[in-house]
Amino acid sequence: MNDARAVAQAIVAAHGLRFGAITAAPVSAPVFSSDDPVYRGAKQACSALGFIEIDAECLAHAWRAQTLRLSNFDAALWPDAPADFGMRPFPPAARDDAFPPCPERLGLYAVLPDAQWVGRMARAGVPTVQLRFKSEDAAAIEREVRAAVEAVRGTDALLFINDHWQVAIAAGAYGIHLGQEDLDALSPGQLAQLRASGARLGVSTHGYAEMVRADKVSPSYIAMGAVYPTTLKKMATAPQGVARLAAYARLLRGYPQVGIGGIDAVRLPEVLATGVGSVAVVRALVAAEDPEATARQWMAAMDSNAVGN
Ligand SMILES: Cc1ncc(COP(=O)(O)OP(=O)(O)O)c(N)n1
Ligand SMILES: Cc1nc(C(=O)O)sc1CCOP(=O)(O)O
Ligand SMILES: [Mg+2]
Repeated sequence: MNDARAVAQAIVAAHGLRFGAITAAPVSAPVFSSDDPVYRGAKQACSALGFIEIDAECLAHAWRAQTLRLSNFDAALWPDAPADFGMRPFPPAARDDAFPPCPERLGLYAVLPDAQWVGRMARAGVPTVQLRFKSEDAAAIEREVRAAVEAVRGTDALLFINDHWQVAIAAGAYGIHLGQEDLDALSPGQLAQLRASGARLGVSTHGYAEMVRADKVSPSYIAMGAVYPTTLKKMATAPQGVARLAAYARLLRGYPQVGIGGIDAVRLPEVLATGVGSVAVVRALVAAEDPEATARQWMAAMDSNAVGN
């Protein structure tokens, strides 16, 4: 295929309905890093389909790699082979530098503001809990992390600590959750320290470029958000929606996957239909009238809605 315009039109025709946001002209004209017609056409198409610049660039290279690998441009085949995105061979857990594994399906994942909430949801039977304690006070952080580790003792809950990885390691938490900025802030020595600790690592992503970045550290799971709008925090990227989430889940099969952001009971089935093995929520539990009963309902719904059941 030598005509970038024809490539762009074919991709938009094949995937426009699914990804929705078709803009006749993207907000800003794409910048091209190669003259290859499949790359250029794909970048144009992905920009028109609403992907942000870094994700359109990433996808355009993947379209080109797929076309070279198959010796054929097929507009129907949305790229989903890790190698086409420059990722190392899957499954990631088999790599020498992989973080320790965690369950493929982390199930209902409660992201909670303090140790008391962590204990409450762990005792309600929630399989995966996270302490997301936002504070600059080192003593308060240490107290809360240690209290959260104590709070899950005697339950089956797997406890991840958000952000405060050094305290989490010292306190013996099951795992740590880091965002992209948190990862960027780690020196190579600190990343090695994190790896050597034996703690599991979960990483946040918000699109293709961040997934490729997350894969470089071979984490234990990858979280993908925000699926829907959330009022919990200000997001730098627009909500992804379930069509993209499903495409991300196909690319990242081989990783335990978590969907997060604006998920409520009505949206839960369509999120699970994407194939993600876990759904992380804050407000759906913390703002519920009866959080324990809500957790039970969600766990039952997840058991009956899981893909593969
Ligand atoms: C399961 C899960 N997914 C995503 C996040 C967000 O982490 P991050 O991007 O580091 O943002 P903050 O939570 O630190 O504001 C998360 N905590 N958990
Ligand atoms: C903490 C967090 N991280 C997100 C991401 O996309 O990385 S979305 C999010 C908030 C999730 O809260 P709620 O379930 O109340 O919308
Ligand atoms: Mg963080």
